[in-house]
Amino acid sequence: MIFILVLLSTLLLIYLFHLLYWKRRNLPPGPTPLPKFGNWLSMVFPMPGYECFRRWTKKYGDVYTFWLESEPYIIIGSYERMKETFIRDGDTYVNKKFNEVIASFRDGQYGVVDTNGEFWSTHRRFTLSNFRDLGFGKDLMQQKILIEVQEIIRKFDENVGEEQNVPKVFNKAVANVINQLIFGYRFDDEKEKEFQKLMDLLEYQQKAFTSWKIIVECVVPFLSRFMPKPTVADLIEEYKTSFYGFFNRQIEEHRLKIDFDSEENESYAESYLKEQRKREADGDKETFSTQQLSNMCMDLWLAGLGTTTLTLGWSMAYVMNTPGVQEKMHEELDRVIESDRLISTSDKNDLPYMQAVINECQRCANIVPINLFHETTRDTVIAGYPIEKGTGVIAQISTVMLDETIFPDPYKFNPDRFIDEHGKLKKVEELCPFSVGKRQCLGEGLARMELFLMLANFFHRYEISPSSTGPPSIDKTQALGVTPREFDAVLTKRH
Ligand code: HEM
Repeated sequence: MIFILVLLSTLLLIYLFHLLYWKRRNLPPGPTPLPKFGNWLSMVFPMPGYECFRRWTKKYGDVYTFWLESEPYIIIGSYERMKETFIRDGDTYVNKKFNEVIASFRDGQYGVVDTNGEFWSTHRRFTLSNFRDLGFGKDLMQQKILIEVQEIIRKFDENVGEEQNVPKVFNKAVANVINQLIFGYRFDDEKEKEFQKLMDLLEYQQKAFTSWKIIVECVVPFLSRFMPKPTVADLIEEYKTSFYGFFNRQIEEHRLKIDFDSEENESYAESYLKEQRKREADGDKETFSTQQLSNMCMDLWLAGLGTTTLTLGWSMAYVMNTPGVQEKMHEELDRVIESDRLISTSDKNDLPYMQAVINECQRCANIVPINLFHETTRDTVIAGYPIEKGTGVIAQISTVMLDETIFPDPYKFNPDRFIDEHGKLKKVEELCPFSVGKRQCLGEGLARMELFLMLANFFHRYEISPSSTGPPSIDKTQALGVTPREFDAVLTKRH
């Protein structure tokens, strides 16, 4: 009996020695990891995790180790350090960490968000150059977005003076922009059913995958055997079938309609399918496969819709919760625009306060509490610590955007922090919602254009006031975190 006790105590000591000292001995210091969980529980208490990273940056400096289960991640917690690593030494930080669950969902390594090397760079380059041809950052893209702006106005005008669901209208507008780009059409009245099906799928996925049961199952997988259905595996299978089903149908419809001899392309899918045919004729059947196209569509659709609508929703919420901001925006818009005409990107430089409001909305919305997981492509040194090839590393942009040395009183929504003493827009490089380095957001140009055109035209046309239940909550410390708030508001026409 004593022998067993001594043996168990020794094993426990060896385990703790390994967990608390041995595996951490060469890494930058950081918070003590819990067995199995690592440090991620700190992100949940309180949500959405901003505070634990800010606390650790103050305690350990701008480079420290954060453990996710039993995997170490080096956190880069200041903009200066991001410049030194992700920007100046971009190639070392370009790769994404392999994720088994995602790979099993995709049936391999596909898409642009989760791939690496030549395959990733070919598809990133192809997508960006194709988006440019389709008008990205140019007048053509602006025209497409302005069609959606007019549609937003038409929808809102129907219910002026009454309580109405504001985020829902913006959501459809953003979905139309991204679907135009990928498949070349918008969801008009005829396509309403198709749009609704997609939205139901996204909503279901968001609710299902953020439930406590599923989070616990992901962290401690064996518990799924004792839990009620559906399990994580069931959910993934169901989601996979419906989502890929949508994209595959679209792709096959496109394939039948395309004029493969024409040089003109109306959508990303069309130019991809042409490139696929060209490469196949040259004997390359792998790089531009149909499965890759399906995954590219999913990446662009999901990355392009959720982020932008979330930012728009938070923008409304912050403005409604901060007295005086709307009045200042209205004063500038009336002075500069002078009529009820549509605002375009050529007005941007004359609207510094509007731009400052958008900057502050992105900073406060801070929609990525923990950034995507990268890994080092070679052995390197960060802040004097030797870091092996393949180590996880995260450019922690949410901490940078809440850095009180750059943004005093960081939780206060204050657009004036982006205005200089001459009333001009101040450039602050620490405002980095689209991240930094070689993996910086691929849709940044599109998102910036959408945010400006949609918000400037919205606030020019309307005054927004809370519904009878009050403005949407901007408290992210509760269960909802940064996830979208559903809210009604009352719009009053200004022109
Ligand atoms: C307000 C809107 C948006 C925000 C705040 C945002 C933010 C981000 C962030 C933080 C990343 C991670 C970068 C990293 O790995 O360090 C990212 C990547 C990405 N974003 Fe966005 N994004 C937005 C809109 C869009 C749009 C409209 C699109 C699509 C057209 C898009 C497509 C992507 C893609 C494909 C990636 C992965 C790029 C790669 O790994 O090479 N995003 N975005």
